[in-house]
Amino acid sequence: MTDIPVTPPAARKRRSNWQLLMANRLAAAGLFLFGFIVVVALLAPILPMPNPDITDQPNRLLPPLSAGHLFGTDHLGRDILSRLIWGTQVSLLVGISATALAALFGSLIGLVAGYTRGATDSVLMRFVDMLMAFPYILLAIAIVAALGPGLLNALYAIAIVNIPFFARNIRGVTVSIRNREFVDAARLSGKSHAAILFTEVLPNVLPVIVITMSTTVGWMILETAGLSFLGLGAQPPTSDLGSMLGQARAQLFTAPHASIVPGIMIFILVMSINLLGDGIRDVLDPRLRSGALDRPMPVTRIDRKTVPAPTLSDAPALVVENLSTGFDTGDTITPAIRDISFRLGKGECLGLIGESGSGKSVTALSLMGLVASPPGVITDGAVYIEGRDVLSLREQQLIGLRGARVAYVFQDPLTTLHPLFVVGDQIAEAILAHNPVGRQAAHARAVALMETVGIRDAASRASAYPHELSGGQRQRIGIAMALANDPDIIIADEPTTALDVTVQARILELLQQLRRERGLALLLITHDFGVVAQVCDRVAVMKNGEIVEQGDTQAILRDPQHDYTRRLIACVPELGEGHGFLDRVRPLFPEARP
Ligand SMILES: Nc1ncnc2c1ncn2[C@@H]1O[C@H](COP(=O)(O)OP(=O)(O)OP(=O)(O)O)[C@@H](O)[C@H]1O
Repeated sequence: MTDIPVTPPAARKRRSNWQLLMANRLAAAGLFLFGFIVVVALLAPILPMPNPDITDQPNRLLPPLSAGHLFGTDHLGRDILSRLIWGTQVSLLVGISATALAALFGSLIGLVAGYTRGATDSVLMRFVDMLMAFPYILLAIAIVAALGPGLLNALYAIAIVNIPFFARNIRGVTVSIRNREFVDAARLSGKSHAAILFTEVLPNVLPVIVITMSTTVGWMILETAGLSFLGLGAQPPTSDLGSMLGQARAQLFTAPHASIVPGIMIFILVMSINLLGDGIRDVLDPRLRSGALDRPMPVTRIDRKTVPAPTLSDAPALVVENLSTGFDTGDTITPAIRDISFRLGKGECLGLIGESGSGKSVTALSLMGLVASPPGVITDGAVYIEGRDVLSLREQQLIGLRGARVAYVFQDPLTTLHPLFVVGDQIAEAILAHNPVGRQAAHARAVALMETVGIRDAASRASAYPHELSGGQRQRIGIAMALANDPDIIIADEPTTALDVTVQARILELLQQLRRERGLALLLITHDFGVVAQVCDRVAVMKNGEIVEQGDTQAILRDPQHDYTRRLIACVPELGEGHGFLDRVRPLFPEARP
């Protein structure tokens, strides 16, 4: 077995937000550039530069690199470098202030509308919709025209046209948070609405506000420059980057440097802010950070040090040897399962049992390369189906085996069934994925399968949506889909956990019956030894990602070798044996108080 750098979760190095931001090269470059621009702009009063407003007609339109004028002079002979630095200061000040104003008022509107809903929500959001109905630059021009040209009015105009952007984003997040349990708990504890809004909801919304600010500030600097370019923003003698560009427009062909210099500055400034903003968004959004929003690869990344030789063709239905899967955390691969080996014969049922987090699902998903990558990686081992190592197959071959030779039944069919399609069509689709038999034939087979799994009045229930069926019926649909292409192996991952005991018993009986009738090999994942005792010929006990004991179910029930197995068995309560159960369990948990 290959060594994987094992990092226990508790000891795993958690990188700070700053380290994560610096690890993103583009964001780091953006931060460096933006920081440099801000520092230079702030130092403008003490830098040894000519006064940006002093005109010098004899030296007008000097080219760059002229004596005393690194970037040349403009049409009034003013030093472009000096005006650039002072203008950048003004642009930054106006852009950042406008962003802060838009964030403050937009977030307040979004928070109040999303939290109160009802009439207040409607009034506020219709006002926001009205603002959004105008082309934003026309609205900004109209606002400045009404208030009068000037930098402060341009700032207000830019802030107002950007309020809807914040209001809509924040309202959406607030609506999704207002009904969460911790908000209900705060309500029950007697907190006022204002207190709930600012102490419970706002902290959860804050990252979204910061992300929205960081991604819009560059845009607002551009908008301010746009208004100044049109002569509606900075008024002489004050100038910002937009007004510099506007004043140099007349000499675009005779002295292009006068426009190019502020143009490049606007580009660098906005680019650096956008790069930094994207970096901040990535750091603050944990889903982006973990890669959870990335589209997973069709097959789990396989990075095995050794590729196993094929075994004999008369091998059992499924043989798993030394299978190890981990999750790529950036610095290292954290193992989730290690050295998993078991065999499953035709018509046999193997129970895979263990507590939550012991690695049962990762094992089941690894068999067909279904662990999401990133971050999942199969680091070692082999999965043989009738002697062939499926992890050595080409991607398309492995995908072809899914559903056809090996089918899955998952724990909660409500999350795996598509809510907008009727169940008959979903089973038919599973059939058509591997058998081009035509829609009608597929539908007829779907109804037959529904009958096989014991759904009464299957023909009419085929046109029901998943939410119109009971939990037990939905699980039967899940089993019917698994049977759609006559697989040899069914992997059932806690198929009865979401069901009550009577329905659980019926589903288990159905799986047993299908196993007997069709000679299916069944890998049953559960955390309940009672289920294993009822259904499985053999059992493998998992703990902390490893199989600690496996063998014949009866033998293990009679004489469990591992202490953990004994605890799992002791956890199965027997009807009417409450006292006996407690007496059996108590010695196994000496740390627990009686
Ligand atoms: N996408 C993931 N990223 C990182 N770690 C993961 C991911 N999915 C699972 N794990 C880790 O792998 C380990 C095994 O998880 P697994 O889902 O296989 O447990 P399980 O035994 O099936 O639990 P349960 O009975 O609750 O479903 C856990 O420590 C879990 O945190």
